[in-house]
Amino acid sequence: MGNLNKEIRDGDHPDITEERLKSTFDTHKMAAQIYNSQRAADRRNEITSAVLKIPELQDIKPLPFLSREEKVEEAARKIGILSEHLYDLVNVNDGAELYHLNNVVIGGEGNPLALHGVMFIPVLQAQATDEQKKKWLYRAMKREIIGTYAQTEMGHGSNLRKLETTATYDKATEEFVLNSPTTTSMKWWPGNLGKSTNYAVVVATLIINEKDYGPHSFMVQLRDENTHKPLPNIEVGDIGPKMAYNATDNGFLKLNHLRIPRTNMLMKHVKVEKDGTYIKPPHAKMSYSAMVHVRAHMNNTMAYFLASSLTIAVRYSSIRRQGHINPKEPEVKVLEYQTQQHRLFPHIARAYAFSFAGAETVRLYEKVKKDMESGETELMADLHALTSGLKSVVTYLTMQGIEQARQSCGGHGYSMASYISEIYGIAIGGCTYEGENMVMLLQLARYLMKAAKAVKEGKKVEGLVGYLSAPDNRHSLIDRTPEKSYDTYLKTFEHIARQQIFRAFDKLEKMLTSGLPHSEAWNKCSVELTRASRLHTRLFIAQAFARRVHDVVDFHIKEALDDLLHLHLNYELLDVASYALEDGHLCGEQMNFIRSELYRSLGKIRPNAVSYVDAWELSDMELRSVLGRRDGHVYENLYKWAQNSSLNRTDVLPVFEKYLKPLMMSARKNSKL
Ligand SMILES: CCCCCCCC/C=C\CCCCCCCCCCCCC/C=C/C(=O)SCCNC(=O)CCNC(=O)[C@H](O)C(C)(C)COP(=O)(O)OP(=O)(O)OC[C@H]1O[C@@H](n2cnc3c(N)ncnc32)[C@H](O)[C@@H]1OP(=O)(O)O
Ligand SMILES: Cc1cc2nc3c(=O)[nH]c(=O)nc-3n(C[C@H](O)[C@H](O)[C@H](O)COP(=O)(O)OP(=O)(O)OC[C@H]3O[C@@H](n4cnc5c(N)ncnc54)[C@H](O)[C@@H]3O)c2cc1C
Repeated sequence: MGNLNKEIRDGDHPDITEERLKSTFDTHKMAAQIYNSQRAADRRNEITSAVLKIPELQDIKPLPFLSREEKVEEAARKIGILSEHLYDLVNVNDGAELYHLNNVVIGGEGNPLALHGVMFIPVLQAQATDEQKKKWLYRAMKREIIGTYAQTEMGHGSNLRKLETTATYDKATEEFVLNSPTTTSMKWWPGNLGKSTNYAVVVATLIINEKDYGPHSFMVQLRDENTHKPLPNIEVGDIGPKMAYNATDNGFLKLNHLRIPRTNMLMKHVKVEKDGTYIKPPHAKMSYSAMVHVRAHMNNTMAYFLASSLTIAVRYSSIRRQGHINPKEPEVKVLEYQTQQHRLFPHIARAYAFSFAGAETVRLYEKVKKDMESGETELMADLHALTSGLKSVVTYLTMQGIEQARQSCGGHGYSMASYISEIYGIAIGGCTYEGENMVMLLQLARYLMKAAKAVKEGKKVEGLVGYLSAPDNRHSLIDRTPEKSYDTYLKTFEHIARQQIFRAFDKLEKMLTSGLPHSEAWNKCSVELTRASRLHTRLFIAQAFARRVHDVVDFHIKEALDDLLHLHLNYELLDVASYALEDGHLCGEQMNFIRSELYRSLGKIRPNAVSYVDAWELSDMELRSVLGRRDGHVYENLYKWAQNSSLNRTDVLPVFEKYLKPLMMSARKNSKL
């Protein structure tokens, strides 16, 4: 039958092998749950193996030792080589395969084609007419041109209605004049805009006959296709180093009365006729499709970042021995400490939960995308509400989990050898990009308030907010139901979300009734509103996790996922329990029950801890972490890793003669005086 944990190899550190031998489930079958099919899990491993056979695709040295220029060059070099091998390595129509290839070969720090793949192509697919697709999309797909999505400006990112870049229609010449009138109107942040791309979809405020029609998308050629020099009336460059993600050239762009043909406006859903007549799209926010595309996929990206950090932390915790639990026995693996388990295991459960919630979100996204092609827009509001809440909650919880993973590695976690700080830096960008988290929570809150209003008016609401109309128990029955029946847990989460949604609603109504203008009342309720959005979203995540466990057929996988779900529900409930204690839905005794279930869960997860993270099947090449090595041989490799430091090229640095020696000499002289 072979080992259930597929990572076991001869010569591995015995402490990590000991962990893997305890696995109660087949890690490759678990990978099929994480990546949504056995075929997808197989393909990931096949792609990794194929990449390992191509020497030019390996990192020239560990990425933390490269300068920013070297990182940019290295990513571009690899993209060039990948281009030659692409069709042998992946199915280019499969986004998951491309994403995996990117993670293995290049990693999360970015590459010249990142925004090209993540936003430029999707925006053309969704918003370009057939004619425009012929002109740009097919060239983009063949990588004859490289593009990005340039929306955010120095002065405005969140409030799209106030973008200062204008696209003014000139009927006489049938052109749009694109202009950045102020410093703050410069595009600022778009990925790969600085140096890599030669085209961009620029989002600008459309003006026809002096009337403002709001943000619209325009295709702009930025650079000459041969020389790559910026075209006339265009200033473009890199915005400088960031917290992380420094292989990417996030850029600025200033357009000086640049003229583009009328047909460069993306016109699948919205039109400007030759005479300047404006034809509205079927839904006002159809032009926001590229943002929704990324938000819908962010759960999986965040799950991946979180799982990467946890793989590093859990593997390391299984070989790191320090301190004693029983003084008569040898030092223990730090994974034995309950505090270490409590620090890491709930985040493992979250990574799984985000991945399952992500799969459901992508399914809904695909449906809405298909509907939109035929002008059907009914589900757009649901998708926008769901993705707004999830991107905010998932990025925030991912940030917490990665930082816990870092701290759980002690001092070595702080070294770039762990690579966790880079993963953290990349992941936390997600709290900001694609809509600042608070802003997006408030978007979801609008949807929730509408639903609450409908319920108050006696109407029945359905779908994602259906629970607002469903019967509610005054008291939770959480400690009075059979084991592995999670309905009472989910009912308690529903109760908490419902209470908070109506609390925010009542507060808002009261203020409105007192005569406060809507926007002021909204602002004064916004903390309560964001709380409602978070609780609603956390309920959705818990439900998605429970739905997945319910659907699993394989007994051992179901058992293992059930253990994680149990931990998840108890941990998350404790985290938000104050809401249920306030109105007596939960009592002190039930809190003790939840706590003891949580501690019991930690013990149950412990033997499988390494297998839960191994099941993500993240290769050493993609983890880029000395601490997270599959074989567990950390210490000798930490020493080897440090040899890459350029400071170690000589025994004595020039700074010694220049500064340190004079400093010490003069100190010595003075002390003799
Ligand atoms: C050689 C080949 C090699 C191949 C291999 C390599 C290939 C590489 C490929 C892939 C690699 C992948 C690597 C991935 C690595 C991942 C790591 C890093 C990735 C980094 C990527 C970062 C990219 C970031 C991009 C951006 O940030 S783009 C800019 C995003 N900006 C925003 O999100 C702005 C936020 N603001 C808004 O969205 C809006 O302003 C708003 C807040 C929604 C308000 O909009 P406004 O128009 O003002 O709305 P209102 O008029 O107030 O109306 C509100 C109303 O509208 C409804 N609404 C709003 N939006 C929508 C919507 N989208 N859909 C439906 N409805 C919407 C809203 O509900 C309200 O409705 P009601 O009035 O009914 O309540
Ligand atoms: C790594 C990275 C990559 C990016 N890539 C791209 C890209 O490729 N293309 C692109 O166009 N852009 C990109 N961006 C820009 C990004 O989309 C914006 O920075 C983001 O949408 C936030 O907007 P802002 O910077 O204007 O924040 P601000 O809105 O200025 O946020 C500042 C504070 O104000 C608060 N705030 C703002 N409005 C409200 C409100 N209505 N109610 C309550 N609070 C509010 C926020 O919550 C926040 O606390 C990227 C950003 C990053 C960090």
